[in-house]
Amino acid sequence: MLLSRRFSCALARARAPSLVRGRPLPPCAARTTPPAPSSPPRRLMSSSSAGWQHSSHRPPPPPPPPHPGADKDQLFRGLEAALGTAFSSEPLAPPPQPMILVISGPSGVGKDAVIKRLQEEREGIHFVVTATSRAMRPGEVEGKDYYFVSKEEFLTMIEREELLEYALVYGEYKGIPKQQIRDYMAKGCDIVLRVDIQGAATLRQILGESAVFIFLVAESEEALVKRLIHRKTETSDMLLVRVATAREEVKHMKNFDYVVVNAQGKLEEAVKQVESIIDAEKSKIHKRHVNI
Ligand SMILES: Nc1nc2c(ncn2[C@@H]2O[C@H](COP(=O)(O)OP(=O)(O)O)[C@@H](O)[C@H]2O)c(=O)[nH]1
Ligand SMILES: Nc1ncnc2c1ncn2[C@@H]1O[C@H](COP(=O)(O)OP(=O)(O)O)[C@@H](O)[C@H]1O
Repeated sequence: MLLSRRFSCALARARAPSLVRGRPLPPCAARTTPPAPSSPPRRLMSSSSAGWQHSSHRPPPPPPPPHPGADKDQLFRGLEAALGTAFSSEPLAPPPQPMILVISGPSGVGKDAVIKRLQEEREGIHFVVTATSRAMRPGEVEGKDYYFVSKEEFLTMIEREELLEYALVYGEYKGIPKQQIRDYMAKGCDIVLRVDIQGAATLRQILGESAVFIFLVAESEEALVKRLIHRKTETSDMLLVRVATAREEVKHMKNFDYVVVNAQGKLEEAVKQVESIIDAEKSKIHKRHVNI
C-alpha cells in the first residue's frame, strides 16, 4: 500500500517534470523504514533445492494502472521515483569468460573434423596447435595441424616446462604449449584442446573442473573402424593398435563432462551439440575459473 501510494505520488511528480528535476526525493520516497511484513516472506525459490536462499523482502505490489494521460516515459520515470533509484542500463548477467574445452575420443572418431567445422561456425575459438615429434602426413600443414619438431626439440620443451601436458602417443611425443593458451585467453578466445584419452586424464588432474571435457564417440564400434579404414592413413598393424586402443578408451567416458556422438554423415549434428555445450557453459552462473 505504502509503495503504491508512493508510486502514485511519484507518477504525479513525473507528469510535471519541471517541478521534480534536480531536487532530492522527498523522505517518503527514501527507503528508510521498510514496511513490516504482515505475513511470512514469500518464497521465491524451491525449498527443496539445497543452498537456495529465501527472499527476506516482500516483492513490491504491482504498480497501479497508469493514468490515462500518462505516456510510457512518464510511467518509467514514475517507477524510478517510486523505487527511489534510477534504473541501471548495466548488463544484468555477468560477462562470459573465456573457457577451455578439451575434446577427446578414440583415434578416427572425427575430433579434427568436428573442431575444424566448429572454428568455421563460431568466432572466438582458438584451437591450440600442439607440438609433435611425429612425421608430417600428406596434406598436413606446419603450425595448423601441429608444430612438427624433432625428438630433441621436444625434449628441450619438456625441460623448459613449456608444455601444459605431454604424452607419448603411438610412439610419438605430443604436447600442449602453455604460452599459446595464455596468449589467446588474454585475447578473450575460447580454447579448444584436442588430446588422446591419457592426455585428457592428465589435463583433468591439472585443470580439474576449470575446463569442460567432451568425449567424442562414433555411433558404434563398427562405424568407427570403417571410418578409420576409409581415412587410409594407417598401415594394417597401426589400424589394429588404434582399434584395440579405442575399445579400451570408451571405458573412460565416465571421467568426462559430456559425450557427443559423431554419427556417420552427421558431422553437422555433432558440431551443433558441441556448440550447445559451449552455450550452456557460458550461461552458467557459477563459472569455471581457469588459471594456467
Ligand atoms: N596427450 C596428448 N595427445 C595429443 C596431443 N596432440 C594430439 N594428441 C592426440 O594424439 C592422438 C594421435 O594423433 P595423430 O597422430 O594426429 O593421429 P590421429 O588421432 O589418428 O589423427 C590423437 O588422439 C590426438 O588427439 C597432445 O598435445 N597431448
Ligand atoms: N560424421 C562423420 N561422418 C563421416 N565421416 C567422418 C565424420 N566425422 C569425421 N569423418 C571422417 O573420418 C575420418 C577421421 O576423422 P578425424 O577428424 O581425422 O578423426 P580424429 O581427429 O578423431 O582422429 C576423416 O576422414 C574424417 O573426414
